[in-house]
Amino acid sequence: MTELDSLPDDVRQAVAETRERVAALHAELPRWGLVSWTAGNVSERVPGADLFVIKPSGVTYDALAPERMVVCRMDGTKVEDWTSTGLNPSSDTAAHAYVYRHMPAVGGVVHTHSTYATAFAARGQEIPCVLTMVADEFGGPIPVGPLAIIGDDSIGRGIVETLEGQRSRAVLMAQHGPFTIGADGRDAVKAAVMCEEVARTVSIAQLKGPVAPLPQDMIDKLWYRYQNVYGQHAEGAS
Ligand SMILES: O=C(CO)[C@@H](O)[C@H](O)COP(=O)(O)O
Repeated sequence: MTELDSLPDDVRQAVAETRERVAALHAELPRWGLVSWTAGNVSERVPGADLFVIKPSGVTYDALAPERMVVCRMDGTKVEDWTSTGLNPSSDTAAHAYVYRHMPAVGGVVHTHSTYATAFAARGQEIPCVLTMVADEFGGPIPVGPLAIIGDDSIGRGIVETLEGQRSRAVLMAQHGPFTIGADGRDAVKAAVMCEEVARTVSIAQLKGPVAPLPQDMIDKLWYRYQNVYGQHAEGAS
């Protein structure tokens, strides 16, 4: 009997379903060109439990599977179970756990080293809101977070201090790379994809010099439309 086995049936079912989703979401990072080798990671809260599921550290993306996803408590410690025995959770687990403890509305966290967004992070330069797509997805510029070393709560604290109360779901941690948050893992992955997309476009645009930001009233209108009107809203229409 492992620790995970001792949990109620509904929690074990929720853990199994979250593992399936998180394993599938990891495939999106190489698919969209956001990571190289074993860089980056995705996590998602387990609905109805003070647990989250995260990638095992240093495992290549082609070797990731639901049963290899690591289950953690909100303090970042691993829940022992027979499927992920011997697999340590991501080296960013403390950061993900800190975000979950301090931002209750966040259901998913993603970290990548995607090239263009990481270049902005290297320079400590925010991605300015010069495109309608930046206004739609991030509601303003994508901010830079503090330089923080991996291994304790520093990165997580920097993410929360930068994003709390902000529209942006992405932060460029200085000289490290982007972290994104979302209502769930898929939402956080989308934010990572769109963060890299706008970073690339803005980088190219800025080759010819600075680009003027959109007027704030337009940013506000674009953000509202995209968050509340855009797309399909009928049940199951997505
Ligand atoms: O940024 C770093 C290392 O600096 C890490 O986030 C790696 O990018 C992925 O680490 P694991 O999730 O495989 O431990």
